[in-house]
Amino acid sequence: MLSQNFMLVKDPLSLDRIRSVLGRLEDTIIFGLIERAQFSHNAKIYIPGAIPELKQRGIEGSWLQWFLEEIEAFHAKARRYTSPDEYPFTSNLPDPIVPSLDFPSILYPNTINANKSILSFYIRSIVPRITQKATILLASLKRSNGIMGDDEYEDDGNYGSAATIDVEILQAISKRVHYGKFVSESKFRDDPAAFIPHIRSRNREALEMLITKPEVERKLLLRLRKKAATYAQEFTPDGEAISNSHVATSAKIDVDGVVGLYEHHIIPLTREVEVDYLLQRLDGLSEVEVDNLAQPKSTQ
Ligand SMILES: O=C(O)C(=O)C[C@]1(C(=O)O)C=C[C@@H](O)C=C1
Repeated sequence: MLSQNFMLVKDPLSLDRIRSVLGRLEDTIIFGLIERAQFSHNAKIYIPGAIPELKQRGIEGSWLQWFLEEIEAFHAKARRYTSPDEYPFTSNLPDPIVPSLDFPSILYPNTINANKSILSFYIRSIVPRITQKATILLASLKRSNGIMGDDEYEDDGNYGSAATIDVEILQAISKRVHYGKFVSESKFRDDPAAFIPHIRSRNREALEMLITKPEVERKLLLRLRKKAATYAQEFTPDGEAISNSHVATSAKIDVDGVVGLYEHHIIPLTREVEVDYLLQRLDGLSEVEVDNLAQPKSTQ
């Protein structure tokens, strides 16, 4: 949890600080994906009712859903979701057993939670892609042992390990995407007058243009590719990295898959959160309060 940061840092809305948190979360996400890529797809764990033992106990959701509910219930008791950068995937969570920490209120009150979209693209696009290699490996092992049956190739039975890592990756992606709220608040406070007319006219495209920084995205994707290729390397017992020419075959993770996850899912969803947040940024303020906010900085 990053909660401490909010209590200790001098300027929690500095864009550099926020971007450095996003940079650290890249590492968490890449390492999580490397862990998950060891196991097969195990599609059953994402399908409600596919694990008979769960159904017998009256649990209707998928294995992953069950993991999320149990893990989040425990974390809620330890006040995880009282932190402004933590968003649960499940609802009806228990109250914390300890009082909430005294977080400074940085964000404007809002109801944005993008976890449904995160869960959906993670299950539909990310897991099948990053587990392809493990699936092929399992297929060849099964074939060499004379065990055939196409459907079994994608299932190694490691449901607990796979779901444990899935939860960790989902939480990291969720934190990353919801950090868009801090980015948005920072950009808004820097120049409210630029945003207010478009918030008032509910102009999503104009708001998206204002928050989008193509150069930041371009550099991020380059950095991510380098990080993923580096962390994906195998090392010899002597500590020598196996040469780059072999990375494609020996890599622990599909580097293009990691870049694609950011390019097609994480960054666009972060932008969406930023815009959604801005659209709620004036809710509850009077006309006079908004007009005051909209005054160009020099005249305030
Ligand atoms: O760093 C920013 O300014 C952000 O808004 C975050 C982010 C991202 O998701 O990494 C999203 C949109 C911008 O175009 C650039 C980067």
